Amino acid sequence: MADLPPLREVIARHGLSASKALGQNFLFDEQLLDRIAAIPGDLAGKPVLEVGPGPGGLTRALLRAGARVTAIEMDRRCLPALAELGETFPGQLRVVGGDALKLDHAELMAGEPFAVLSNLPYNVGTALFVRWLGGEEWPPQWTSLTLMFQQEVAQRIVAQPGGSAYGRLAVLAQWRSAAKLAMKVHRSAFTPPPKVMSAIVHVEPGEMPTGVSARVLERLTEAAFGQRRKMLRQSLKGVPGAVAALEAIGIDPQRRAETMTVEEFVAIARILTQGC
Ligand SMILES: C[S@@+](CC[C@H](N)C(=O)[O-])C[C@H]1O[C@@H](n2cnc3c(N)ncnc32)[C@H](O)[C@@H]1O
Repeated sequence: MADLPPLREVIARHGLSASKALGQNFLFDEQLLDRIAAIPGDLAGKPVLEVGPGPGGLTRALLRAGARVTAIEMDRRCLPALAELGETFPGQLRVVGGDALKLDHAELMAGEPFAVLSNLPYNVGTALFVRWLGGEEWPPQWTSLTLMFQQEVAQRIVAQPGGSAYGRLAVLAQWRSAAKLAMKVHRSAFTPPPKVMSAIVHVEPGEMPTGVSARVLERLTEAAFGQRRKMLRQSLKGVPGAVAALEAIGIDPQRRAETMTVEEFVAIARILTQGC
């Protein structure tokens, strides 16, 4: 096993004080980082995309697990520390300096299937999550997503119908994927500690339901949850054919969006897709 300097020492030596503007909260507990890297299963020899490695805490855990890591980091101050880490694991780490929101991940991974692991600021993490789970192409090139979120967002992703946490994110994450809450992470595990608790969500792609357009389902859930307190017959008024589709499959139009199962949304989207 490679002998690595403690992360705190790496940070001090490279002058990597956490930047608030870049949403930097670092993890130093190597045992915790090894447990996070183990969530997707055996990564030995497998390609992994890590977004936002910072000084490389999770990166070193992934490298220890034998993964072949491509890491995208937009804070150029972190690049020398990451390059140093790469020297300890020859041929296993490629560092890309840049904004993950602006890069084509499939192209970066040269067409190979890859696992994604990431601990990102809330806004960037959610934007990438929506991008990875959206789109008509399925199965995706990624084989799993293992992502840190603030706990409240993680709960929205795995939420079941019937509560206020259930909404567009849950439908997006569950209609053709399996999403689970893999680990809660206490705020004190981070330096500096964020105000809220965090949790890691693990998502694996599943079967694409036949005859359903992702874009149509997206439009439907946007309308339904955009006015979530209203009855569906009201909130879906702006989606042509949606209220008729509800009635065609025996769904009471007086119900509200948060009572609808993912399967019910998919069934309506299937009818609307046929009408496109
Ligand atoms: C919360 S820190 C986590 C650092 C490290 N992974 C850890 O767990 O200790 C998030 C990292 O993502 C980087 N980052 C933020 N936005 C990014 C973006 N759009 N593209 C790439 N990296 C980004 C930040 O510079 C920072 O290093």
